[in-house]
Amino acid sequence: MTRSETERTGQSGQAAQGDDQTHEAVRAELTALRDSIDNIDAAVVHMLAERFKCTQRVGRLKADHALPPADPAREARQIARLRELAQDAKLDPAFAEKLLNFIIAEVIRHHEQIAGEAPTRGGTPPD
Ligand SMILES: O=C(O)C(=O)C[C@]1(C(=O)O)C=C[C@@H](O)C=C1
Repeated sequence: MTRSETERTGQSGQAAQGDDQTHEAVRAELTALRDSIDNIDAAVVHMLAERFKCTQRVGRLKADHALPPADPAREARQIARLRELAQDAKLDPAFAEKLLNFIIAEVIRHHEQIAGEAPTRGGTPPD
């Protein structure tokens, strides 16, 4: 540390070196945590993609058999189950409910879109 640096920071060379090491350790921990966050985000995207593959098939099935896009009773059961899982996992149940509702709203939008398309072979023909 130069004399002017010592004057500017008010620290001795030893203290400044200690700070450098702290900063390095903090940076390393931040990087490690961000690596894990990136892995988790990737897993979430893959899991959501799989879920939407299933719900697209459900949407096709419902449209082909003239079933309504939404099933509020099923949703109520899913929300109750997810809230319990969230509580056990120490995740805010209100957040879990909001997230599920957000996903389901998108699924219902897809179902409605599919219902507006032509039926697949073997489905219920239009009137
Ligand atoms: O289980 C169904 O019937 C679905 O259409 C799937 C799903 C979901 O995304 O979980 C979506 C809409 C319904 O209201 C309920 C559940």
